Amino acid sequence: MKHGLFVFTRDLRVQDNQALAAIARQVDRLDCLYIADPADQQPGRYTCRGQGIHARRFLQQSLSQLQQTLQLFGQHLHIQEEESLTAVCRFVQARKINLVGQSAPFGVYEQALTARLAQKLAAMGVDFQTSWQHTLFDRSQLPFDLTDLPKHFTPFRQLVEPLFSAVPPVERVILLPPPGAAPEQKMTLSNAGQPGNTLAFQGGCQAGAAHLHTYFNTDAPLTYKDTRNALDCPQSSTRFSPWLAFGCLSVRQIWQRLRQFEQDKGANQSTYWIKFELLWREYFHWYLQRYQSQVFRFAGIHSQPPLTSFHAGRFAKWCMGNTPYPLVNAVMRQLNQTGYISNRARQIAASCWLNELQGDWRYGAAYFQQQLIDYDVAANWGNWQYLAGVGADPRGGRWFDLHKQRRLYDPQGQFTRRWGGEDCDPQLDHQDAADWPLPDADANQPGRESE
Ligand SMILES: Cc1cc2nc3c(=O)[nH]c(=O)nc-3n(C[C@H](O)[C@H](O)[C@H](O)COP(=O)(O)OP(=O)(O)OC[C@H]3O[C@@H](n4cnc5c(N)ncnc54)[C@H](O)[C@@H]3O)c2cc1C
Repeated sequence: MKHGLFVFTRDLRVQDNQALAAIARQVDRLDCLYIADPADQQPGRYTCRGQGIHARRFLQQSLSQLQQTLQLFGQHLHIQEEESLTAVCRFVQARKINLVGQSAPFGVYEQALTARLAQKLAAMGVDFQTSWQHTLFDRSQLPFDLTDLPKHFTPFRQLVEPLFSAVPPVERVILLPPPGAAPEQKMTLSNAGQPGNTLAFQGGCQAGAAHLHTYFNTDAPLTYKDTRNALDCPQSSTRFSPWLAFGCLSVRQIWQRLRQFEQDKGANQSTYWIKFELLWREYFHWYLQRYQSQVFRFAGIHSQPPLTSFHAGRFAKWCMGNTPYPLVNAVMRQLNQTGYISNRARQIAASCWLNELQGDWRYGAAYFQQQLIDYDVAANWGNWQYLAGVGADPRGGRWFDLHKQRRLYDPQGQFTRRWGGEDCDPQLDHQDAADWPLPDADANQPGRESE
């Protein structure tokens, strides 16, 4: 009797979960586990907390929908809040597991952790298998070696576009082996806030599938290219990113549904542009695999770091949405309140931090990492590098003229008003007596004698 364990990570779905299907095919009994490692809640090098509240709630909802979905297959989801390696090894030992499987991770830290897990399991005599499934294409399909990944997006796109019809089909899971013992108790995550919350997105594979269905049952995909830059309109872009980030939806499920839409309603520039944007995601995922920890370096993939620095006061103002730039304030307040901002809003806020506020791009990226509901290590750090001029941008960085952006995307000021962006400090930097003592004022302090 072969007893398997599948460890869910950023693949919180059953359908089109090839890593799950691969393990399920090989075992007689299967346990399913999710580990919420407290390390994810710890502050990072540039942040004062780990995963933000929006992403945490989305995760909690995703786990509860995964639990429900697994039950339909006669399965359970065990959830443990513990250091990952210890949790897996204890589970394996306690239940006499022979084979452990999980998705191959795409994050650098997660890859190092998985390598350590592989070593530990090997020492315990337990088989361990991973399957890569975060991208449209498999690595073997790429028409170049990863070390030759084009340095810019356009040549990458031109090389992979001929492969559009070769995107592997979605894997349908119909059966899962029976489970081992049921979880001792139903677990909910700590620090996930109240269940009835004001999230703009509902986490989970069922909610993701419903959104996929709803989006492609409207005509919104036919106008995507014209509407995608809107700052605050739910139908203006696909809004798949939170479900993609947690793996509640696979990118191939979206691709397949989009192709179906094109067959039914016709392809146009807008439906092509959704593919174009999914290729940006694809590019940054392979970019992370190619450049690994360089994606977090100040100089990025280049040799010269930018001429920016860290200004504590400016950073605090930017994070809180209290800069002299009302549009940026509105964006940052929307980010803080909802965890989601549009692509255009991300570019505007990032450009302000980099150019007007002259900030170190890594702090901006880390703040987005903390706040975004759809945080994806490859897309976030890749885009920040791009804008900061230390990544894949052939033009060496981007500056978005804030007046022009406001004229183009918020001409009536509705978005800015909605998020309270006008309510701000008109002055960027302040000096007070602590920084710049005033001799006269000091002289008048009681208890001080003049020389
Ligand atoms: C500074 C900055 C940080 C970002 N951080 C993230 C992040 O952490 N997670 C994330 O998913 N996206 C990130 N993006 C990319 C993009 O802004 C979001 O994917 C998009 O706004 C999500 O909304 P949507 O699903 O409606 O996108 P749509 O416009 O509908 O696009 C469809 C899908 O294509 C992909 N996509 C679109 N634009 C990009 C892009 N520029 N780079 C990579 N993939 C893209 C996403 O998977 C998205 O869901 C970032 C962009 C910038 C400029």
